[in-house]
Amino acid sequence: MSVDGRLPRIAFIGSGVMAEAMIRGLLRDNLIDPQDIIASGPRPERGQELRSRYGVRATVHNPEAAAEAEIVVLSVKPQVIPRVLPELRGHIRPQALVFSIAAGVRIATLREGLGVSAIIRAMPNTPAQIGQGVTVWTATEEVTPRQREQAILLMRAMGEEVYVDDERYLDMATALTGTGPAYVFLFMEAMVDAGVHLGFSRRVAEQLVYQTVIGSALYARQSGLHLAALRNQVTSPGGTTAEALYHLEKGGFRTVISRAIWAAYVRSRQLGRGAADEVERLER
Ligand SMILES: NC(=O)C1=CN([C@@H]2O[C@H](COP(=O)(O)OP(=O)(O)OC[C@H]3O[C@@H](n4cnc5c(N)ncnc54)[C@H](OP(=O)(O)O)[C@@H]3O)[C@@H](O)[C@H]2O)C=CC1
Ligand SMILES: O=C(O)[C@@H]1CCC=N1
Repeated sequence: MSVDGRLPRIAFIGSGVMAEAMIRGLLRDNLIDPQDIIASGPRPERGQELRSRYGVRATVHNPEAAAEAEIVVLSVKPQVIPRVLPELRGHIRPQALVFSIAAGVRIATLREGLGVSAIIRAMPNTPAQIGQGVTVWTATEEVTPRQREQAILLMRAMGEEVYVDDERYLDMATALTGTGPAYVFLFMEAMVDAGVHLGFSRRVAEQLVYQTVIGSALYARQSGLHLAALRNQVTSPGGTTAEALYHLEKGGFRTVISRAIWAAYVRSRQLGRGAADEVERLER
């Protein structure tokens, strides 16, 4: 942190959805001067968009952006990582922190490809857009206490942060929380459609479903009760809930969710292996 408790210069390598969520959070929490944020990406028009929206600096030259920063955020797609690493190698400052949010991409791959060792691998999620996300993260031994504090500030600007001491949890988090909002949105969409099927207007169905989901999540967290106990509270003998739950279970609801999350976990590991193999191939 700088002397006034704000963050040092940050470069975003890849300036898409997640980079923008972080930028918005950092500026909302007044953690950094916009001119200390450098957004890098291949399309100048995207840079211009971020420049005019947030007052940040923008470039199409990844190495230039990285060379100026104390924190280098890797926010490109995992498939792009193998191309970006050789470009950045030698341009990251020796005392800088690398903060990667790329799904699946392992710390060993980043260490090998960049030749640096102060690395945080993190998995945020899109509710970060409104500061309501959750980020699971781990750090290499070389990350200093000061860099950890800086990273925590960066992550808290997106919502909650949960530290894990083993990188294996990052692929699990990718499946559960990184990807999680998509499951919830699909579930909500299905509920809204069902509401329309029943006869509600879409607008009213959306209002009812949003508040049901928000209220249920807040109640579950605040009550501290087991989810099964909460479900039982809703389920009157011979009533409507029992009828609906019977059909959900018969349709394999839990198994489908479990299989989907397991498949996302396997995919995260595949992406990691793919990136590692590609980095090795490019180095040969
Ligand atoms: N979306 C999500 O819910 C989450 C995503 N992640 C991870 O975050 C990372 C970014 O995802 P997200 O923001 O959704 O993706 P986006 O596609 O929105 O952002 C990626 C950005 O990288 C840019 N880019 C492409 N090639 C390069 C390059 N060679 N150098 C610099 N920038 C480049 C793209 O530019 P252009 O558009 O011009 O191609 C794009 O703006 C991914 O690794 C993903 O796994 C992590 C948690 C949640
Ligand atoms: O779909 C993906 O690969 C990214 C990672 C987590 C959420 N979105």
